[in-house]
Amino acid sequence: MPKTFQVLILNTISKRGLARLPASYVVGSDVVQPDAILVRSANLREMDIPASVLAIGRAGAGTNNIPVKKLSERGVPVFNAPGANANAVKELVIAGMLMGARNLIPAIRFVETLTGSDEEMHKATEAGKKAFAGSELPGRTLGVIGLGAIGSLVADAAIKLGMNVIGFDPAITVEAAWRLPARVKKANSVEEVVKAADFITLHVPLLDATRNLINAERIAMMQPGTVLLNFAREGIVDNAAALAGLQSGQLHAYLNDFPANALQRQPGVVCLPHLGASTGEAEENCAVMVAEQVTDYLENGNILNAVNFPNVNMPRESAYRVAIANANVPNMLGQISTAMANAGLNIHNMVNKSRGDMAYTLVDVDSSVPDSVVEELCAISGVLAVRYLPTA
Ligand SMILES: NC(=O)C1=CN([C@@H]2O[C@H](COP(=O)(O)OP(=O)(O)OC[C@H]3O[C@@H](n4cnc5c(N)ncnc54)[C@H](O)[C@@H]3O)[C@@H](O)[C@H]2O)C=CC1
Ligand SMILES: O=C(O)CCC(=O)C(=O)O
Repeated sequence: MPKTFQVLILNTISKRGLARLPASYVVGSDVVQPDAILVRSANLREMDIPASVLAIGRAGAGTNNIPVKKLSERGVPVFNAPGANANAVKELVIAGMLMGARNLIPAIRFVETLTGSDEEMHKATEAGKKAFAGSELPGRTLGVIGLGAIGSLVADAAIKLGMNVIGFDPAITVEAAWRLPARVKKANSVEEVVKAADFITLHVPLLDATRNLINAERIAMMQPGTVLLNFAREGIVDNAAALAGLQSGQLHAYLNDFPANALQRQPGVVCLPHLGASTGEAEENCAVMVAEQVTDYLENGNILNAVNFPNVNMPRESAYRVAIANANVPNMLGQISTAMANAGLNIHNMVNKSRGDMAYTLVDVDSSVPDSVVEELCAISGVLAVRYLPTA
């Protein structure tokens, strides 16, 4: 009989992604005892996450809306969709650079004020347009802070538009480094980037270390007339400092995805309604990716793209599988295999991986696992969660 898991859906998750969940699952926004939650930007930090929850799927990149540390303590993986919306954000950043360089938003606002006959409007257009004359991108320098999935695509697109690019990322992954064009100049600090660039774009997660990454001190180091783009997260730019920078002329424009009271109707500010990932393609990519990852976890215990667990995949060769999340401390494997051996269980296959403080073990055995063994495993000090996943 196919298994039934219950999946709580928060936010609008693409139908194509939801269709990847097996038909036997109960899926909806009113599920009360969910085995998994699929979410986009809803704030799970303010929610009592039910004890029934085994996995969270974030249909997107950032997980700052999810209490990852607390969930790790419960042995619950938080999956995301790395790179699945990167192209959508990249395109919006390019649009943002063009909006900033060509003064498109103030120009549109100006046109909206025009009244009178067509002839009067034409006259006012020709008289007024000089206020919105802009500059072109080739030969200008783009500074990219954070060269992950999005930052590396933005850097590549900017090079193709004829720009110079300088980037900073102290923890760039090997895959992202491979994606970077050789022409991207590697900076050794945020300061080196902000001093060199005409346009600065941010593609880092919101962390304690990145809060107010762009502050008054760094804005003062910028070239006068810099265009600042924040399509990463609210909080990475100090809004008050950005407004002061616009007033002093250090900043020419501040384009971002995060409306706030202080930014409303401020000259030089363009706020979009968190649109970075809002394309049909990105929504579908993200939803498909997390739905597949969460399903494989619920059914087989395999882990791909959890932000708090190692990737672990073991093809199923036995019908009897136990999945154990545990603290990454000595002698866990010894205790796990002893509990199984004492119950006469023969281990067919086993994989154990760790990431930081978290370790995860999949054990396939040759015969059915009694409840007493699962209870014994749960009682081992340092074990956070145990799941028995038989297919028979
Ligand atoms: N506006 C929107 O709708 C969207 C916003 N985002 C935001 O963009 C962020 C980045 O997304 P991805 O590129 O997909 O993530 P990613 O994980 O692929 O890349 C982030 C990069 O930032 C780097 N980084 C971390 N701290 C840094 C620091 N202090 N200085 C410089 N680099 C640092 C990391 O090493 C990593 O390479 C997400 O965390 C999310 O907050 C992502 C998607 C859509
Ligand atoms: O789901 C969304 O629209 C938000 C996307 C986002 O901010 C992210 O993926 O980090």
